[in-house]
Amino acid sequence: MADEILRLEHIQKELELSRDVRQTIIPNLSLRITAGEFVSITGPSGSGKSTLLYIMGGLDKPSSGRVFLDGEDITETEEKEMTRIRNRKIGFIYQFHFLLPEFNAVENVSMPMLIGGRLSRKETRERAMALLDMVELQDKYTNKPSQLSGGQQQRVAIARALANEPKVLLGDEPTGNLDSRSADKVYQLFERLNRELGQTVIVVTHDEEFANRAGRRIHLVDGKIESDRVLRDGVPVLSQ
Ligand SMILES: Nc1ncnc2c1ncn2[C@@H]1O[C@H](COP(=O)(O)OP(=O)(O)OP(=O)(O)O)[C@@H](O)[C@H]1O
Repeated sequence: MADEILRLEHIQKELELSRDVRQTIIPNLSLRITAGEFVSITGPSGSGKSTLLYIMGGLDKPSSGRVFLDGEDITETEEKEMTRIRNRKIGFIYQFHFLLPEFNAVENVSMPMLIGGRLSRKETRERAMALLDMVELQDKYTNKPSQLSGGQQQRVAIARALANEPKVLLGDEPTGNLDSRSADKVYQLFERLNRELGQTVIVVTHDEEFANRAGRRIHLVDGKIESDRVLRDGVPVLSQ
């Protein structure tokens, strides 16, 4: 399918807790995400949301099953190559921003572009500034993370995640550490990126309101999809 961006086929994830104790976190999960979707993933604590997101982003491997990203089977891709694919195709945003404290906003946003090595230093800097403009931090170019509020730090992290024009933006509780006003600004930013730029967004969240603002909500219980619904204005319009 031309516009399919992510496909998980019969994913199983087991953890070996000790030599003879194994825990199945995800028993058998299949899922398809189309380019341009805005998906929220919800579920009780420990239901496997982060594990699923990490498998989608190639940060974790399933015990069995297959993962396709942008048409490419990444199930057995070795870590060095996976790092390269991630840098190019995945933007990851965590609950804690993981900005580099000694670098300012422009330098932090520049980092994935410098690693990618496809733009000149001047182009990199210009693109970093444009991305900071887009997240409304045009007056904070030279601020270091400690000179930014929590919400501003997270917006720098989003600008950084967008640096290499990723196919998918993945967020693991990206507003979990923010007050409600800053969280709302971050939600609005995700919505705008999705609506105006067609950015595919997949976000794990505990926030009911945010979860229902997505176009599709997947609810996990014990590593299984309990419901997978298309939403319009927070209301399910059809079951998948
Ligand atoms: N490295 C690990 N070692 C042991 N158990 C783990 C490890 N990583 C995850 N788990 C277990 O796997 C299960 C799923 O964890 P996961 O973090 O994916 O859930 P979650 O739904 O994201 O939870 P939360 O909402 O609390 O972040 C949990 O029972 C967790 O305790």
